[in-house]
Amino acid sequence: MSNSRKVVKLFYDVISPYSWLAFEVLCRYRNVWNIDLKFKPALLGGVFRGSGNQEPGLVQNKFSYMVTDLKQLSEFFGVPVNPPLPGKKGTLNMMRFVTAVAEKEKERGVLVERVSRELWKNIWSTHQDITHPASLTEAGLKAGLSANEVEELLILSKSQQIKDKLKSVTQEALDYQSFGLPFIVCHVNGKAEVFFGSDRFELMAHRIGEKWVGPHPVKS
Ligand SMILES: N[C@@H](CCC(=O)N[C@@H](CS)C(=O)NCC(=O)O)C(=O)O
Repeated sequence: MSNSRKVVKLFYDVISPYSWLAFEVLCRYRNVWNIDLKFKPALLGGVFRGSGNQEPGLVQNKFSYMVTDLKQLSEFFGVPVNPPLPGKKGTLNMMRFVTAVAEKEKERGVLVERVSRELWKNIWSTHQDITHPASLTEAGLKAGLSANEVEELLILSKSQQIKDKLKSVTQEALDYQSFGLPFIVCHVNGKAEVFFGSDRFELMAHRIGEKWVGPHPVKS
């Protein structure tokens, strides 16, 4: 059974609200579609640098559109994204922490899902000071890790192994010619097909031979 499941890789950064939407949708569809969902924590800044792209918020009209767009999408997707955007704050430490969680639990992906969600909530729902180191600890605890586990993961997140891993996952997205996030890679008949954004699920479903029924699927 697991061999026939199509591998779907989600490249994301918790600074990206559109990635949060894609993440929640894929988590909902994971048990509806015949897919093997792989979380790929990456660095949006690295994707922009490596592809020569720029932050979308730099264009004033685009920024204003995104604020309205995200409010509408929040309601439509049932994900509590609460703009405005959080200003210029890097997520390097956060994404290293998420990478450490992902590396520690390897294939399971249970904790990386919970930790990522808590970080998105911190940034995009409750607007916490994400530069404060305590915000990582708090997210880890809320995700169900013990204080010792969080401490261990914070140390691991500063290791060369994790710094290199985050770089290599970001590079993997760039190798697929990513220019932004969320970026989804599906393997269809042995060939990788890529989709940018949380608004490409209809097309993606069509390509992988599954049915898109909107952002709130109910398992029959
Ligand atoms: N239309 C896409 C937009 C996704 C998006 O704007 N992602 C941002 C990061 S939050 C990005 O990487 N933008 C790069 C670009 O638009 O070139 C969606 O609805 O998900």
